[in-house]
Amino acid sequence: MGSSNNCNDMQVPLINLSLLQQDSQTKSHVIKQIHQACTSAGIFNVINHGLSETLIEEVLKVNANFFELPLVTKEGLISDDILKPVRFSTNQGGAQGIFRDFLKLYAHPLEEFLNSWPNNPPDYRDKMGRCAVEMRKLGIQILGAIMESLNLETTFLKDNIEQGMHMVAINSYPPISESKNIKKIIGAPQHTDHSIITILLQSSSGLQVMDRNDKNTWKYVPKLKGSLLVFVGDHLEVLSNGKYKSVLHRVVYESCDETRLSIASFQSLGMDEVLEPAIELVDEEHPKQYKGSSLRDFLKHLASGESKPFIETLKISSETMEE
Ligand SMILES: O=C(O)CCC(=O)C(=O)O
Ligand SMILES: [Fe+2]
Repeated sequence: MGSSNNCNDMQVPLINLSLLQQDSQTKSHVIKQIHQACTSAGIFNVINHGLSETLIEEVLKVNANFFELPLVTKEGLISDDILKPVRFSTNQGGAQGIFRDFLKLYAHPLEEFLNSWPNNPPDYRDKMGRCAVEMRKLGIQILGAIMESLNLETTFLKDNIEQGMHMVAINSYPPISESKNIKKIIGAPQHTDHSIITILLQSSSGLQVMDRNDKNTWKYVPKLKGSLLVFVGDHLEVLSNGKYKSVLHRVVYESCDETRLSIASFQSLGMDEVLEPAIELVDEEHPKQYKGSSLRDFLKHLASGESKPFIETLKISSETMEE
């Protein structure tokens, strides 16, 4: 997956997280890089992120094993209720031409949810549980750096984030052979994530983001071995009062010979906690641009089938501001 004649690769900034532990000058340089990455691309790669190669390999393997299980063993997890803490879905073409299986898991507090996660393969909970814990820890660390990059305290909303929601989505995109003659295969339709940030592990390239610095063209995000991707989500756009914009992305491919897996970790506040633009970032020159909203508001929006992107429903129009 990932090669296409009419879609170039995105230049994705690379952040070395271990430098955040060094002297203050080195640290502030990294914070500037994060600021730059969030304002321009809205996405960056991180290395030295704390997830070991072994854990990454194990978690990809156990998820590959899960998705390879016959449908009857996974069917019980299928649900249209997006508030379900464990939800499996399978799309093999159909009316919308989407090819993707996914498993969505609530992951914090882990003890509360782990028992409802799949236990086939038998080591699923152990491997995926360890991965979720590491991804959450990483998300909290990166959010501290992002707050600093917005000139907020590193601890801004830290307690709320630590007590907030953490969801993990594992996506599996089936191989589609060229002989099937399907021109454009949609794995994930274009969207922005509702989260504050999303951390993504991809087993191979296939993700595309809209490059707003190059005439809004779609670009592939190459897989950089050992690295993880960080996306600006809708709730960071709101929190930053529009300084950072959530990044539009999708998975679209022409053909491929092996299953592609991705694991996305979504960091949010509590289900009913309303997130507003930080008052520190609102002044006469930068009036409040977004209404407050909670994760539940987003989920309700999603369930309603409304085609308008969630973030658009939050924008305070300039006419309203002049009133
Ligand atoms: O599979 C991918 O690379 C992206 C998945 C994604 O965007 C999501 O789960 O929100
Ligand atoms: Fe996404």
